[in-house]
Amino acid sequence: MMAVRSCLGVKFGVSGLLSQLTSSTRHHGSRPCVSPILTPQHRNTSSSSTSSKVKVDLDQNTGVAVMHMQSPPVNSLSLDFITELCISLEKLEMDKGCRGLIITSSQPKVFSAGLDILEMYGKSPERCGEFWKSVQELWLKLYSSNMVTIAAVNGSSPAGGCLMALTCDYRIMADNPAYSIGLNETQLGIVAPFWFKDTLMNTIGLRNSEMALQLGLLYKPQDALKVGLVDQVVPEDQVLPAAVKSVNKWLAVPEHARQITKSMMRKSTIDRLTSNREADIQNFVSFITRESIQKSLRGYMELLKQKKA
Ligand SMILES: CCCCC/C=C\C/C=C\C=C\CC(=O)SCCNC(=O)CCNC(=O)[C@H](O)C(C)(C)COP(=O)(O)OP(=O)(O)OC[C@H]1O[C@@H](n2cnc3c(N)ncnc32)[C@H](O)[C@@H]1OP(=O)(O)O
Repeated sequence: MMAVRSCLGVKFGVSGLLSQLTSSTRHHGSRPCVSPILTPQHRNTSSSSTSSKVKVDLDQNTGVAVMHMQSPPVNSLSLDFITELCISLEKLEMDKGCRGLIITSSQPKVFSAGLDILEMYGKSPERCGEFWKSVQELWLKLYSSNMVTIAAVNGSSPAGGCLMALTCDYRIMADNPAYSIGLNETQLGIVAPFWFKDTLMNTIGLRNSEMALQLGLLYKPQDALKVGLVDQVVPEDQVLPAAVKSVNKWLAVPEHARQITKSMMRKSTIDRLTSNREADIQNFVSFITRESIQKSLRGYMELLKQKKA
């Protein structure tokens, strides 16, 4: 996408604005607009692509893709899964026919369990570094996406799962009190890095973030709604239809204006990570490989197992 500064440097007079507006009815940013008049060959055009952990259904009529996360049992973000997500996102971002993306889960009761704890436990520093680089990559791809992104949160979404939802433009969560969402890292004895914190703060503000992060709060859907962590709570079977409705509302806005605005709102947060990626990886590796942190992770995994027994 064109850099924000150069975009903002363009001065729109009335005629400039008008031409921007008329061109927006033809083109949405660099993507062609989908004609509202459907010709026979345009009807019911959809494509589906599936890798082992990610299924994408793209409706070429509407330009909306639904990305189903299907990494059993709980969509925990392993290096392999993250790599597949990044590849799918890259393809959609390049696809001029795709303007909106809904992310949801195919796993029952869970949107995503966050980062795969097994990727952070008992692994070499090199492997931890590779893993963290992929986490950064996923965040960057999602947070800077030109597409309208909607998280259809149809299950629990702790830590990295919550972060994924937070990168989207809009979050809709299933109204089921058995589900929760939040950045609960401190509960595992680990620390959410600055860009997790920034993403949360950009969404729910400083005071709410202070409490949410220090206490490692996991919010029930109605509480998440109150604090602004999610934007809408709907009956479980309405999550996807509500996401489709929302994405269409967002897509009705002239695309280049929306994209520039999104970029302007997120640029400083994105720049902060892009200019510190290597240091952030080193920080993560030295933090996560500490004996005390490894011990906390081991204890947490045991707790998860005990919960089942
Ligand atoms: C100052 C310097 C700072 C530098 C920065 C440093 C560090 C930052 C580091 C890390 C940041 C990490 C962010 C994260 O995302 S950590 C992951 C946090 N995730 C969780 O806490 C979620 C844990 N899981 C759950 O709460 C439940 O599983 C869940 C509610 C998601 C689902 O419950 P359900 O009852 O349906 O399923 P379970 O029986 O609990 O789980 C099934 C199965 O899956 C395993 N599992 C669950 N979550 C994870 C996970 N995140 N990773 C790996 N494996 C997971 C669980 O153990 C069960 O396994 P099994 O018993 O069937 O073998």
